[in-house]
Amino acid sequence: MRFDVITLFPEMFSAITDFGINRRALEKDLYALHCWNPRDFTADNYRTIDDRPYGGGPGMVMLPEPLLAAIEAAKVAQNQAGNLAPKVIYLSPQGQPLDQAAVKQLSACSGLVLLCGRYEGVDERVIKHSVDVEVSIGDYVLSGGELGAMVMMDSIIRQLPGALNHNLSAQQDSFEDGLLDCPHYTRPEDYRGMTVPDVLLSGNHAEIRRWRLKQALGRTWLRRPDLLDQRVLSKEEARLLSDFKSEHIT
Ligand SMILES: c1cc(-c2cnc[nH]2)ccn1
Repeated sequence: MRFDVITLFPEMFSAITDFGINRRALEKDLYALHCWNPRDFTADNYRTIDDRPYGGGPGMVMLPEPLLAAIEAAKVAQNQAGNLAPKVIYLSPQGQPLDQAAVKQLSACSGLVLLCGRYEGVDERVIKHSVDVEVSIGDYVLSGGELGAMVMMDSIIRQLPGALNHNLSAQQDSFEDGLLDCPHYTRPEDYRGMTVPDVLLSGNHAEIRRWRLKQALGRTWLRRPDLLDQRVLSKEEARLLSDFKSEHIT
């Protein structure tokens, strides 16, 4: 996976390249990241990248030319890396909500160009001319698209083969099977009088699997029933959820 990111603040991306799973994946060449600063694509001495909005109003809008030139440079680099049709994604509150299904689809791409806006956003002609899809990470306004891009990149990198020590853990992540995650425990067995569920100490892997699935189903029912609306339950899952509901004391 090659990420080409258009951003005024490339330094921000050390937040994912310098730590943990994403750092190890970068070192293992599971992905590459190249940042392109629109200021490097300006022609004036002040390296101007924004201007006042037509029609008036607060704030500034990012100029089309530096952005389109940066996107073109990124697409050429993608082409040279063998990705002939990289998807261009604009991170914006107007985008379609990012969910695990979209993350899995995007992780199958060989190259992505991520456009990060600042200020009031980018000139609409940039979107019309060069953006394939707008994506939102939530219904709130950020200071720019960079954090949205990093959230998207982090979730995609976890999907890349070899990124996680134990591939199974990616499948067991929350949302991987459309459910919230089950509770997790580690040592000590008794912490301030709070103990670990016996089943997790039993060594009975079949029972442990059933307990974890039941807890994931029950949590999803309690906290995010909307996710269950979209999910067909197996006979086992339906029975486990029914048991959870009958045992749940409101
Ligand atoms: C993605 C991007 C944004 C955003 C970009 N610029 C200001 N907010 C908000 C939510 N998801």
